[in-house]
Amino acid sequence: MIEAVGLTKRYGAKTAVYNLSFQVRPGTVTGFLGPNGAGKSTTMRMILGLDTPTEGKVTIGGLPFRQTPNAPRQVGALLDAKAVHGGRSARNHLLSLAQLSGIPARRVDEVLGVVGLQDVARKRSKGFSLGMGQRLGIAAALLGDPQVLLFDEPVNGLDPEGILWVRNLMKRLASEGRTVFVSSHLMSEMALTADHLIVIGRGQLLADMSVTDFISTNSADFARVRTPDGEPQSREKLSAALSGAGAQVLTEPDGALRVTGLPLPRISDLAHGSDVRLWELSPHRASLEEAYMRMTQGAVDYRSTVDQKAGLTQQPQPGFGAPRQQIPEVPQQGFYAPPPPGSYAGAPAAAQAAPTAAAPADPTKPEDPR
Ligand SMILES: Nc1ncnc2c1ncn2[C@@H]1O[C@H](COP(=O)(O)OP(=O)(O)OP(=O)(O)O)[C@@H](O)[C@H]1O
Repeated sequence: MIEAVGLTKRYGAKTAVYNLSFQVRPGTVTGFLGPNGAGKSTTMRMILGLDTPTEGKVTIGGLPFRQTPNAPRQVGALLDAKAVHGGRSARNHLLSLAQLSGIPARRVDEVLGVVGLQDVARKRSKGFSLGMGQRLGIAAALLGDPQVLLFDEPVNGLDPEGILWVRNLMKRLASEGRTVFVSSHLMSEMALTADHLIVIGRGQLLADMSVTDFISTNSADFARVRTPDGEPQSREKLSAALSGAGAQVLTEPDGALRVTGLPLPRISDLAHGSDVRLWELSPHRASLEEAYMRMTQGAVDYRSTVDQKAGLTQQPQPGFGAPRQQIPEVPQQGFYAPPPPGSYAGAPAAAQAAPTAAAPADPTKPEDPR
């Protein structure tokens, strides 16, 4: 089990993760969801001992990663599939990782088979597509046959067949009793892959619940109602009647009304009573992606100035939404200059060498120099 308690990480004045507490249990796939910049990679790096928490702690099986005996055989990770020596063949890359951790060479051929790279095993990885690189990173994570697996955005760059393969692999690994923690920014993908969800935004916990609970809490039913085009007065009249009867009414970009809170027959009766003809009256269910966007809407770092879902945005449900906790301001202590990319003196040797930690860290995100 992975357990984080009050986990906080600051980079100078930037708080990347704040007071995060959660558990990732064995035997299930736990999805780690959050928009870009939410703090997923930072959290994963702290779990793997590649970044040091500013406050709080995170353990795997009760111990911090750096104190885990024989870590490469206990914990496997895919952080950045591009962190591979491109001049080496896939097989040699895995062989060197295996040798560093005392893993027999035959295991290399086994994992190459598992990820479907056996035919290109002797080809240099710099010629690999993004998807092949992801498969190689997954192979590295599986090398030590670990009980705990972390995957940071594993479906990046994969085609639909590859996505299905990753989904089934995650499920299989969990069904074998392993702890599987997989990050993504795609709710739709996680809804199909994960049993449990941990959602963060701006480094803070937004939700920690089973996928089933997430679906039942967030998939509100609604009706789409369309009055004849070119009769805006009919639409206004109906909208007023529906609101008067207690419905929530929003106008969609195509002019249809999105009605929540009333059953379809009642909407039909109200239209009839208002003498309004209908061109459409259809039942719908809000997508999980929309529920997720609603939940994280206040916690998105980078957003287009044209909000295409603006017309559909509803108030977040109680208990969800943007982080309520106020992150304390951290005064800038002098000039903060990160070290040059690639300098990771602080990373533990075990983690750097670990076949399972396929990518020690993203060189574009230097470690806290303090
Ligand atoms: N080494 C670092 N120095 C300074 N800021 C950092 C560093 N690493 C991460 N950050 C910042 O911390 C925040 C969280 O980043 P992180 O990469 O953990 O998010 P993420 O959820 O993994 O995002 P993405 O999905 O885009 O990869 C971001 O604002 C990022 O710019």
